[in-house]
Amino acid sequence: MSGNSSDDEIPTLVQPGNTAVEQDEDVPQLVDTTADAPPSTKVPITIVTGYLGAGKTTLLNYILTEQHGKKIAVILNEFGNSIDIEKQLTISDQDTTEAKPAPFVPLANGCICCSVKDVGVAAIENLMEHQGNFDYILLETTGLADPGNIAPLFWLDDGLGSSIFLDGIVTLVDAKNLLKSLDEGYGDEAEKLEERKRESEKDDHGHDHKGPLLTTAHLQISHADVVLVNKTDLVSEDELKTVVERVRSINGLARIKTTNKSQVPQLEGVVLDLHAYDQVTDADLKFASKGHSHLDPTITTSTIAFPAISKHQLDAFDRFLRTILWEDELPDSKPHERFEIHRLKGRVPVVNGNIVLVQGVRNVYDTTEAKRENPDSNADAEGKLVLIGRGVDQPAFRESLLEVLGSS
Ligand SMILES: Nc1nc2c(ncn2[C@@H]2O[C@H](COP(=O)(O)OP(=O)(O)OP(=O)(O)O)[C@@H](O)[C@H]2O)c(=O)[nH]1
Ligand SMILES: [Zn+2]
Repeated sequence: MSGNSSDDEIPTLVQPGNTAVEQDEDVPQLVDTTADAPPSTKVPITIVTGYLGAGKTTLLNYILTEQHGKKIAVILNEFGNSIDIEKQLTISDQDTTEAKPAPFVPLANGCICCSVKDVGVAAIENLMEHQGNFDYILLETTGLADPGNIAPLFWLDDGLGSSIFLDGIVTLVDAKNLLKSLDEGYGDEAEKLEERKRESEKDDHGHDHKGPLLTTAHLQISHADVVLVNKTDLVSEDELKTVVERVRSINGLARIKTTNKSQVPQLEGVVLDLHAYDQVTDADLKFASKGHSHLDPTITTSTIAFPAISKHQLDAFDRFLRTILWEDELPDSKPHERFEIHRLKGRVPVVNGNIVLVQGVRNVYDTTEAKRENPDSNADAEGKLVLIGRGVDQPAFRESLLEVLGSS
């Protein structure tokens, strides 16, 4: 599915908990009628997120009017956050008939547009089934949506015979308001977050976990594969630079573009066809590892570099991933500050073997193996894990990983 990758990807582990099944790339593939449809028939979905008025709809309109030769289905999610879902529930108490999506609106260039209340894969597949073939799906979430909750829906079902695969998350931010949103939250979010924090502290074990504010703006940036810093016309060059640096300090993996009226001259590879969940390129990680800043007090990107691992360390490496992602702990209870991982990418060469590619969103992760171009050059082969989240910049991560690998 990755057209521009030189790596020959051999899937080994589809989901956490599954046993790894390695495919032999030399054996011609048997056609298994129960297996997934070939990747080429899967429709990519791009999630477009960003706060109210950041320019999401402007971007979708721009994409729809550009000459991309694609038949695009645009889906607007009306109720993507818990506050709205609560409202929705109280309404449906009186009206028990199932909420139906608004009909598709056909657009001049063969594209279609519709709005949904439920962003589940089944709901969207159902919609698509009734609307014929589309090459691409763009899903605009509500301004308060947390992409970390939406992404795994599409990403995981990809491996389960779904006709949709998650291509990437594009987050729009308003250059004029972003810094305020990060420091104070959207609207009255700061107040709500503080209140929630006070409540959760009550039932804690006497620890004080009062940290800097984690806003929706942080969540939308930390999960992004691309950040469009929009409304550049409303800020000075210096202000824009500050905003871009702040975004970069939060998410060292994302590609950042500045836009006016959400105009992205080159859509391919910037907004569309990112393959952000089925590739981990060396370039991605190299970029994230180029030093990092602490411009944002809440979320940072951190890179753990370590030597290539041996085949018998693979299980230990997986245990490390499981522990940090599923338990929010470091293996062997190494002392550490509390952390929370939003996004993870890794490339880990195996001595005399393949290269393990790791992708993670919150507590969901996936490892695949790709062939190494030069498996004999073990001397300078380095493993890299890039983490985005809260408290990920602790030396304890690397120490713990080396300890786990060493004891295997
Ligand atoms: N000055 C300026 N205005 C912009 C720019 N991009 C979009 N706008 C305007 O900002 C307003 C909001 O844009 P939308 O595209 O509707 O934003 P949205 O993110 O879809 O908003 P919601 O759907 O309400 O969450 C519109 O009036 C746009 O015309 C820009 O680059 N500069
Ligand atoms: Zn909109």
